[in-house]
Amino acid sequence: MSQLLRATDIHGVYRSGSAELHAVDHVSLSLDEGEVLGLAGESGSGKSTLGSIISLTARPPLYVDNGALEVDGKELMLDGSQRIPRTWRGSVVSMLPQGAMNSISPTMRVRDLVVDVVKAHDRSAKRSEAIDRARDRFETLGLPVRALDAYPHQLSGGMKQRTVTVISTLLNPRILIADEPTSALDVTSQKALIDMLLDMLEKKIMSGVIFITHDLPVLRTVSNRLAIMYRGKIVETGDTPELVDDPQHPYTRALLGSVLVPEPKYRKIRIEGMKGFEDAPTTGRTT
Ligand SMILES: Nc1ncnc2c1ncn2[C@@H]1O[C@H](COP(=O)(O)OP(=O)(O)OP(=O)(O)O)[C@@H](O)[C@H]1O
Repeated sequence: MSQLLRATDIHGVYRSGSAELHAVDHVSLSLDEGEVLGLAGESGSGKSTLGSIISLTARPPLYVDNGALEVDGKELMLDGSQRIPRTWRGSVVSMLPQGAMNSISPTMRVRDLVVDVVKAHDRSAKRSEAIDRARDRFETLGLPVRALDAYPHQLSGGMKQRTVTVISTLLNPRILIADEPTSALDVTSQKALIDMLLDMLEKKIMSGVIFITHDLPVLRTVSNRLAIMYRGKIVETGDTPELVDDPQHPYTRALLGSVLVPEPKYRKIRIEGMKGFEDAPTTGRTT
């Protein structure tokens, strides 16, 4: 696999008056073409801050003191010495922020949000073109096109999250950074979102994903590689199965050890398949 992203020596500090918090402390990471990199660590370890720096959405009080990104061989310094080209945000790197599905305006239909997102990157884009692009994308991914006419409250939580994910990738970014995209979802919706992300990667809607979560079982399913963050630093990276089976850093061991597993007597219990409607015995009850 060829390298898609190289982030080097990123240092991000929250500053307020004389107080400073070094939330991302000289971190480097890479992402290969077609890869899902899981970024894990406990709450407050700096995952979202790193995600916002790499997606070029860092705002005061967060300041990037140092760091560089290289995407497709093009380098961008993040320390303020270089202006961020308009084309990078959203079309090279796109961020799906934590809680995005709850921050959509309740009075906007999904299609109006689509138009806003496309126009924010291309003011000359026509409304009809933006909606057509979204309609094509929904069809390609097997999502119901009627969701475009809905208001956010008319969509289920899972559908809302899939919708914001599709909207945040309408510009075909090279890299998607998804911050806790599955945290507020039930397991069925989590699976649907993960399947959709993998389908999007296969269809090359984006070329790589950084998947941020503290949910290790989810990362085990979705990521090829893991990077473990602790107090602003990446303490260990590795291929997901190897890292999960044989963690080297004490913090990784502690993090993996903190995942709740069922007690031995429940571990082997499997729910038996339910009979289909046709073969189910009739109860004689009518509903
Ligand atoms: N706007 C802010 N101002 C000051 N400090 C902040 C701000 N946002 C985050 N921090 C601090 O930066 C550190 C890293 O936070 P960050 O949100 O990046 O961690 P995280 O690993 O993503 O955690 P979570 O999973 O809870 O979102 C924490 O100590 C947090 O309190």
